[in-house]
Amino acid sequence: MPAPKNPFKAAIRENRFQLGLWVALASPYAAEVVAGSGYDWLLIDGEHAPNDLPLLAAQYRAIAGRGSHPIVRLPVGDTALIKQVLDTGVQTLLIPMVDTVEQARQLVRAVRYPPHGIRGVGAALGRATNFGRITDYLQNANDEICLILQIESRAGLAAIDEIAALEGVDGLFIGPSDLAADMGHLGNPAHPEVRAAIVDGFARIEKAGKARGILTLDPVQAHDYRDLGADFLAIGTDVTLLVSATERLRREFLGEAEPGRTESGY
Ligand SMILES: O=C(O)C(=O)C[C@H](O)[C@@H](O)CO
Repeated sequence: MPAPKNPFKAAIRENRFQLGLWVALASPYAAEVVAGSGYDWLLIDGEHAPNDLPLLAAQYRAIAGRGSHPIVRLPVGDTALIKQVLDTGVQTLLIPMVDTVEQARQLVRAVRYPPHGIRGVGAALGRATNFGRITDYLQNANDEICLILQIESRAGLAAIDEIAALEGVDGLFIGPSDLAADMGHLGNPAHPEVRAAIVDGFARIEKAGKARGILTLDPVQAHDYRDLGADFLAIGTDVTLLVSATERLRREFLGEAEPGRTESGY
């Protein structure tokens, strides 16, 4: 049996919308709780949550096979880290802060075995091959890897056509928070200039025939992004849901008014 089919990669290739949620509690137990909530994909955040490789792998195992496709975001697009995480069985990666086509080209090489890339061969040891029991994993591993790159700066937007055109890049995710910061609107991803940049970015990604991804914590913005053509859209995070639900429960029991919380620009 070769490398398992990647359902998320198939779905975005077939233009089937995928609804997702951010998982940042850095807990395999919490990840397993969320895995039953019916999302098409769950993003295990190795960039902004206190996750190391073993913890990322444990959350991946907690989610895999329970209906949601686990996607891992690494803290950085590091070739060695990519090698390690793919050996754990992860098949879909989100890589942050991609600003140039050279960076993107190197990331494509990092997720592929030779001759098409430089991924080190440790298949005999890794969970990806069921510890060597899947003897023909190498034959189709490249085909089932889904590589999503984050465009979240003015430099990334300037290079988006070249990056999106690269064979081996399956989708581009626009990071509104970091893009807003780079555009001079720190904490305000809803700024009209940021939205205009997202609209333009989505159009260029679509023109290249690749999938468009984004995240928002704002329900109105979520529908706006979907209307703008988001192919894979995250509409919340486990952390912010836990904060809001626990605070709301206490207020409601005590009959306290909803505070006038200014929307976080995250
Ligand atoms: O820039 C962004 O927005 C993202 O990449 C998503 C954030 O990193 C995520 O942590 C939510 O704030």
